[in-house]
This record gives sequence, structure tokens and C-alpha cells, in this order.
Amino acid sequence: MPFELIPYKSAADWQRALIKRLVARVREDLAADRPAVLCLAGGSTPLAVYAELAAADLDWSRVTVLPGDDRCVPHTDSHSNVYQFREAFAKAAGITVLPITEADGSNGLQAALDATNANPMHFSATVLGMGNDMHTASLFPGAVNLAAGIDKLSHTDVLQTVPDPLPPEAPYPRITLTAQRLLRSRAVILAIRGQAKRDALRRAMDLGDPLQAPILALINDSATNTEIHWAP
Ligand SMILES: O=C1O[C@H](COP(=O)(O)O)[C@@H](O)[C@H](O)[C@H]1O
Repeated sequence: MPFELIPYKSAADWQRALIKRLVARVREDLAADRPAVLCLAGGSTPLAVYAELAAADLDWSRVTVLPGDDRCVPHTDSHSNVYQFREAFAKAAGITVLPITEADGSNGLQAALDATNANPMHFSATVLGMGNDMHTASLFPGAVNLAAGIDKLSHTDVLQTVPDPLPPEAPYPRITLTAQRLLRSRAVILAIRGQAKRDALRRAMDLGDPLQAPILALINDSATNTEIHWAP
């Protein structure tokens, strides 16, 4: 089954379940003496989850987190996903937060290549978000290189991209992990909230075309059971 939709009655239930799932994934990898690496969605939806996850009783010094995509802005800018992760995980003593963008906000690929080359194995978990336009990570409908980003046979892990049109709330070029890299993970979790995102998911399924609805490349993968966690 390519995906499983898990609805919650409240945001609090959704948040608790996501934290439990992520803690379990990290504990399992640490117990097996594997590196624990969480590839995480940016944007606004999951930030409260990360802030509470950071208080979990884990050996954070053995955990790495990196964004699945980021905006090409300086790391001191609050639109930067890595800036938001550093704030959210401030309580997780010893954690490594890896950037995939350049600190000065330029659109180079070196940081992304360093982050992915240093972590070539399966992620402990990939957490995805989704925009109302059905983009996930920075795989945007209409981007000129979207086909390369969702090609499952590609050996490319990271891409520079420019959303077209640029979203008004974050009008920046982006660096994104590709679909095949995001899916190389022991758990693929789409974490979304609100009716607009549920409607967008329904629209994506009706369209049936990942070039129009990139989220489909991540939830309709025959080799992956993507968990979709949704709350109002
Ligand atoms: O631009 C982005 O948007 C999506 C969705 O963000 P949200 O604010 O609607 O939760 C996010 O998943 C992605 O990582 C981010 O860079």
C-alpha cells in the first residue's frame, strides 16, 4: 500500500502521535548502533512538533537533523528552515543541525552536497509537509526542473530550483532534496493540518499527475508506505 491516511481529532493528538513516532524511530536506530538522521520539513506546520520533540529524553548528541528543502536566504533570516530548526531544537543538547543552503544566502549546492554525502544511508525518518499548491519539500508544480526532482531513477540527491510562481510568503530560490533521496528513509511521514491541505491532497489524487501535483511522487511510491498524519 503506498500510503495510509491517519486522521486525528485534534492538533494536540496529532502532535503527540508524531513525536511518539519520531522518538521511536530515533531510539530504534540508536539501539541498533546506526546513525539517527531526521530529514525534516520546513514551513510553519511542524515547528511546534520539533520544539516539543527537542524535550524528549534522547541522546541528542547522536542525532542529526537536516531540512528536506530550504530557502536561499542567510541562515540568520527567519525564512530559513535551518534557522527555524536551530531555534526549535535549542533544548536538544548536542544535536547536529545540518544546513543544506549556504550561510550567506547564495544559491550554491555545496552545503547540500556535504550534508547528503555525509549521510548516504537511509534516514531514520523523513517528515514531509505540503503546500496548498501540492508542492512538497521544494518540488513545486511548474518548476522547470521538476521532472528531474521527481525522477525515481535519478542519482541526483539535491537540486537548485526556483518556484514559478514564487510563493508570496517565501519568494526565494530553493535547494531541495529530490524525491528519490527523500524516500530513502525508514519512515516517510507527511504531516499536514487544516481543511485546505486535506482538500489539496484530494485534488492531487484527482489529478493523478506528479508534474501537476508533486506530492504524489512521495505518497504514491510503490516501494514506500507513506504515513499521512492529518489533523484539523
Ligand atoms: O515552503 C515550504 O512550504 C512547505 C509547506 O509549509 P507550511 O508553512 O504550509 O507548513 C514546507 O513543507 C516546505 O518544507 C517549505 O520549505
